Amino acid sequence: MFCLSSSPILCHKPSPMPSDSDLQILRSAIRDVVDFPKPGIVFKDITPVLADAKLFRLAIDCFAEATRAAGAEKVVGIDARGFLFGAAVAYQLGLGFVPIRKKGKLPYKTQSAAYTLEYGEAVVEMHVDAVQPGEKVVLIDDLLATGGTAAAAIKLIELMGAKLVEAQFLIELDFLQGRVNLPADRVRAFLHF
Ligand SMILES: O=P(O)(O)OC[C@H]1O[C@H](OP(=O)(O)OP(=O)(O)O)[C@H](O)[C@@H]1O
Ligand SMILES: Nc1ncnc2[nH]cnc12
Repeated sequence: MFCLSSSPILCHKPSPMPSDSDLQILRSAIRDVVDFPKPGIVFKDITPVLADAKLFRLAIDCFAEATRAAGAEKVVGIDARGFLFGAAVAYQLGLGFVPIRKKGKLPYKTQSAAYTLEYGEAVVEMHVDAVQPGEKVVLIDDLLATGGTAAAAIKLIELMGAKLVEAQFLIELDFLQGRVNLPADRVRAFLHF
Protein backbone atom coordinates (compact mmCIF):
# COMPACT_ATOMS: atom_id res chain seq x y z
CA MET A 1 0.00 0.00 0.00
CA PHE A 2 1.37 3.47 -0.92
CA CYS A 3 1.61 5.73 2.10
CA LEU A 4 2.80 9.30 2.79
CA SER A 5 2.84 8.97 6.56
CA SER A 6 6.19 8.97 8.38
CA SER A 7 4.69 6.62 10.98
CA PRO A 8 4.48 3.07 9.60
CA ILE A 9 1.70 2.20 12.01
CA LEU A 10 -0.57 4.84 10.39
CA CYS A 11 -0.14 3.23 6.97
CA HIS A 12 -2.46 0.41 7.88
CA LYS A 13 -6.15 0.42 8.61
CA PRO A 14 -6.86 -0.38 12.28
CA SER A 15 -8.09 -3.94 12.72
CA PRO A 16 -11.48 -4.24 14.42
CA MET A 17 -11.28 -5.56 17.99
CA PRO A 18 -13.11 -8.92 17.95
CA SER A 19 -16.46 -8.95 19.77
CA ASP A 20 -17.17 -10.91 22.96
CA SER A 21 -18.93 -13.59 20.92
CA ASP A 22 -15.90 -13.85 18.61
CA LEU A 23 -13.69 -14.26 21.67
CA GLN A 24 -16.01 -16.99 22.94
CA ILE A 25 -15.70 -18.84 19.61
CA LEU A 26 -11.92 -18.47 19.78
CA ARG A 27 -11.86 -19.72 23.37
CA SER A 28 -13.91 -22.80 22.56
CA ALA A 29 -11.44 -23.76 19.80
CA ILE A 30 -8.54 -24.14 22.25
CA ARG A 31 -8.02 -27.87 22.81
CA ASP A 32 -6.99 -29.39 26.15
CA VAL A 33 -4.40 -32.17 25.91
CA VAL A 34 -4.03 -33.92 29.26
CA ASP A 35 -0.59 -35.01 30.55
CA PHE A 36 1.40 -33.24 27.84
CA PRO A 37 4.36 -32.72 27.85
CA LYS A 38 4.48 -34.18 31.38
CA PRO A 39 2.03 -35.97 33.67
CA GLY A 40 -0.20 -33.46 35.47
CA ILE A 41 0.00 -30.72 32.81
CA VAL A 42 -3.14 -29.79 30.87
CA PHE A 43 -1.69 -28.42 27.67
CA LYS A 44 -3.63 -25.68 25.87
CA ASP A 45 -3.29 -26.56 22.19
CA ILE A 46 -3.65 -23.54 19.86
CA THR A 47 -3.23 -25.48 16.61
CA PRO A 48 -7.01 -25.58 15.91
CA VAL A 49 -6.95 -21.76 15.96
CA LEU A 50 -4.00 -21.61 13.59
CA ALA A 51 -5.58 -24.08 11.17
CA ASP A 52 -8.86 -22.15 10.83
CA ALA A 53 -8.54 -19.04 8.62
CA LYS A 54 -11.28 -17.09 10.43
CA LEU A 55 -10.03 -17.96 13.93
CA PHE A 56 -6.42 -17.21 13.06
CA ARG A 57 -7.47 -13.81 11.72
CA LEU A 58 -9.51 -13.15 14.88
CA ALA A 59 -6.50 -13.93 17.05
CA ILE A 60 -4.24 -11.65 14.99
CA ASP A 61 -6.87 -8.89 15.10
CA CYS A 62 -6.89 -9.05 18.94
CA PHE A 63 -3.13 -8.60 19.13
CA ALA A 64 -2.95 -6.05 16.32
CA GLU A 65 -5.59 -3.73 17.75
CA ALA A 66 -4.00 -3.83 21.22
CA THR A 67 -0.51 -3.32 19.78
CA ARG A 68 -1.69 -0.35 17.72
CA ALA A 69 -3.43 1.17 20.76
CA ALA A 70 -0.28 0.72 22.87
CA GLY A 71 1.73 2.79 20.37
CA ALA A 72 4.36 0.09 19.85
CA GLU A 73 7.25 0.73 17.50
CA LYS A 74 8.42 -2.90 17.36
CA VAL A 75 7.04 -6.37 18.05
CA VAL A 76 9.07 -8.92 20.04
CA GLY A 77 7.91 -12.56 19.88
CA ILE A 78 8.96 -15.52 22.03
CA ASP A 79 10.22 -18.81 20.55
CA ALA A 80 8.34 -20.64 19.15
CA ARG A 81 4.60 -20.09 19.42
CA GLY A 82 5.02 -16.36 19.98
CA PHE A 83 6.48 -16.16 16.46
CA LEU A 84 3.25 -17.45 14.93
CA PHE A 85 1.30 -14.46 16.26
CA GLY A 86 4.00 -11.83 16.64
CA ALA A 87 5.27 -11.93 13.06
CA ALA A 88 1.74 -11.68 11.64
CA VAL A 89 0.95 -8.72 13.92
CA ALA A 90 4.16 -6.92 12.91
CA TYR A 91 3.29 -7.44 9.24
CA GLN A 92 -0.28 -6.24 9.78
CA LEU A 93 0.88 -3.02 11.47
CA GLY A 94 3.94 -2.36 9.32
CA LEU A 95 6.36 -2.84 12.25
CA GLY A 96 9.63 -4.71 12.64
CA PHE A 97 9.72 -8.09 14.37
CA VAL A 98 12.36 -9.34 16.83
CA PRO A 99 12.66 -13.01 17.86
CA ILE A 100 13.60 -14.03 21.38
CA ARG A 101 14.93 -17.55 20.90
CA LYS A 102 15.84 -20.55 22.96
CA LYS A 103 19.58 -20.76 23.69
CA GLY A 104 21.97 -21.44 20.81
CA LYS A 105 19.71 -20.52 17.88
CA LEU A 106 20.62 -16.88 17.23
CA PRO A 107 23.76 -16.34 15.11
CA TYR A 108 25.01 -12.89 16.26
CA LYS A 109 25.99 -11.53 19.72
CA THR A 110 23.31 -12.22 22.29
CA GLN A 111 22.16 -11.36 25.79
CA SER A 112 20.66 -14.31 27.66
CA ALA A 113 18.29 -14.96 30.57
CA ALA A 114 17.56 -18.25 32.37
CA TYR A 115 14.06 -19.04 33.65
CA THR A 116 11.68 -21.76 34.79
CA LEU A 117 8.28 -22.39 33.24
CA GLU A 118 5.26 -24.55 34.07
CA TYR A 119 6.94 -27.75 32.86
CA GLY A 120 10.69 -27.14 32.84
CA GLU A 121 13.54 -24.70 32.65
CA ALA A 122 15.40 -23.04 29.79
CA VAL A 123 17.45 -20.08 28.61
CA VAL A 124 16.28 -17.47 26.11
CA GLU A 125 18.40 -15.10 24.07
CA MET A 126 18.02 -11.90 22.08
CA HIS A 127 20.45 -10.21 19.69
CA VAL A 128 22.16 -7.29 21.40
CA ASP A 129 21.21 -4.86 18.62
CA ALA A 130 17.63 -6.09 18.13
CA VAL A 131 15.91 -3.25 20.00
CA GLN A 132 17.11 0.29 20.57
CA PRO A 133 17.31 2.31 23.82
CA GLY A 134 13.96 4.00 24.39
CA GLU A 135 12.19 2.03 21.66
CA LYS A 136 8.60 1.12 22.53
CA VAL A 137 8.08 -2.61 22.18
CA VAL A 138 5.21 -5.01 22.60
CA LEU A 139 5.99 -8.56 23.71
CA ILE A 140 3.79 -11.28 22.18
CA ASP A 141 3.40 -14.93 23.15
CA ASP A 142 0.62 -17.48 22.86
CA LEU A 143 0.23 -18.24 26.55
CA LEU A 144 0.97 -16.91 30.04
CA ALA A 145 1.29 -19.69 32.61
CA THR A 146 3.73 -19.10 35.52
CA GLY A 147 5.15 -16.03 33.82
CA GLY A 148 8.73 -17.34 33.94
CA THR A 149 9.24 -17.17 30.18
CA ALA A 150 7.73 -13.71 29.78
CA ALA A 151 9.66 -12.35 32.79
CA ALA A 152 12.93 -13.51 31.20
CA ALA A 153 11.93 -11.92 27.88
CA ILE A 154 11.06 -8.63 29.59
CA LYS A 155 14.40 -8.71 31.40
CA LEU A 156 16.18 -8.94 28.01
CA ILE A 157 14.12 -6.11 26.51
CA GLU A 158 14.85 -3.86 29.49
CA LEU A 159 18.56 -4.79 29.62
CA MET A 160 18.78 -3.38 26.07
CA GLY A 161 17.17 -0.14 27.27
CA ALA A 162 13.95 -0.57 25.30
CA LYS A 163 10.57 0.22 26.87
CA LEU A 164 8.00 -2.53 27.26
CA VAL A 165 4.64 -0.90 26.52
CA GLU A 166 2.65 -4.13 26.86
CA ALA A 167 3.07 -7.89 27.17
CA GLN A 168 0.24 -9.62 25.27
CA PHE A 169 -0.93 -13.23 25.32
CA LEU A 170 -3.72 -15.04 23.53
CA ILE A 171 -4.28 -17.19 26.65
CA GLU A 172 -3.73 -16.63 30.37
CA LEU A 173 -3.92 -19.52 32.85
CA ASP A 174 -5.34 -17.42 35.69
CA PHE A 175 -4.88 -20.10 38.37
CA LEU A 176 -1.08 -19.99 37.95
CA GLN A 177 -1.00 -16.25 38.73
CA GLY A 178 1.80 -15.54 36.25
CA ARG A 179 0.94 -11.84 36.35
CA VAL A 180 2.54 -11.46 39.75
CA ASN A 181 5.92 -12.07 38.08
CA LEU A 182 5.30 -9.39 35.44
CA PRO A 183 4.51 -5.66 35.39
CA ALA A 184 0.79 -6.45 35.84
CA ASP A 185 -0.48 -3.06 34.64
CA ARG A 186 1.16 -3.76 31.26
CA VAL A 187 -0.11 -7.32 30.81
CA ARG A 188 -3.02 -8.14 28.49
CA ALA A 189 -4.56 -11.52 27.71
CA PHE A 190 -7.53 -12.08 25.43
CA LEU A 191 -8.72 -15.49 26.68
CA HIS A 192 -8.75 -16.64 30.30
CA PHE A 193 -8.85 -20.16 31.72
O1 LIG B 1 4.42 -18.78 31.69
P1 LIG B 1 5.35 -19.95 31.58
O2 LIG B 1 5.19 -20.94 32.68
O3 LIG B 1 6.78 -19.48 31.44
O4 LIG B 1 4.99 -20.75 30.26
C1 LIG B 1 4.65 -20.12 29.06
C2 LIG B 1 5.55 -20.51 27.94
O5 LIG B 1 5.47 -21.92 27.70
C3 LIG B 1 5.25 -22.16 26.31
O6 LIG B 1 6.45 -22.20 25.59
P2 LIG B 1 7.40 -23.48 25.46
O7 LIG B 1 8.63 -23.24 26.29
O8 LIG B 1 6.64 -24.73 25.71
O9 LIG B 1 7.93 -23.36 23.96
P3 LIG B 1 7.28 -23.57 22.51
O10 LIG B 1 6.55 -22.29 22.20
O11 LIG B 1 8.50 -23.74 21.69
O12 LIG B 1 6.36 -24.77 22.53
C4 LIG B 1 4.45 -20.96 25.89
O13 LIG B 1 4.50 -20.78 24.49
C5 LIG B 1 5.11 -19.83 26.66
O14 LIG B 1 6.25 -19.31 25.98
N1 LIG C 1 -0.51 -25.55 30.11
C1 LIG C 1 0.15 -25.07 29.05
N2 LIG C 1 -0.33 -25.24 27.80
C2 LIG C 1 0.34 -24.77 26.72
N3 LIG C 1 1.50 -24.12 26.82
C3 LIG C 1 2.02 -23.92 28.04
N4 LIG C 1 3.13 -23.30 28.45
C4 LIG C 1 3.18 -23.39 29.79
N5 LIG C 1 2.14 -24.05 30.29
C5 LIG C 1 1.37 -24.40 29.20
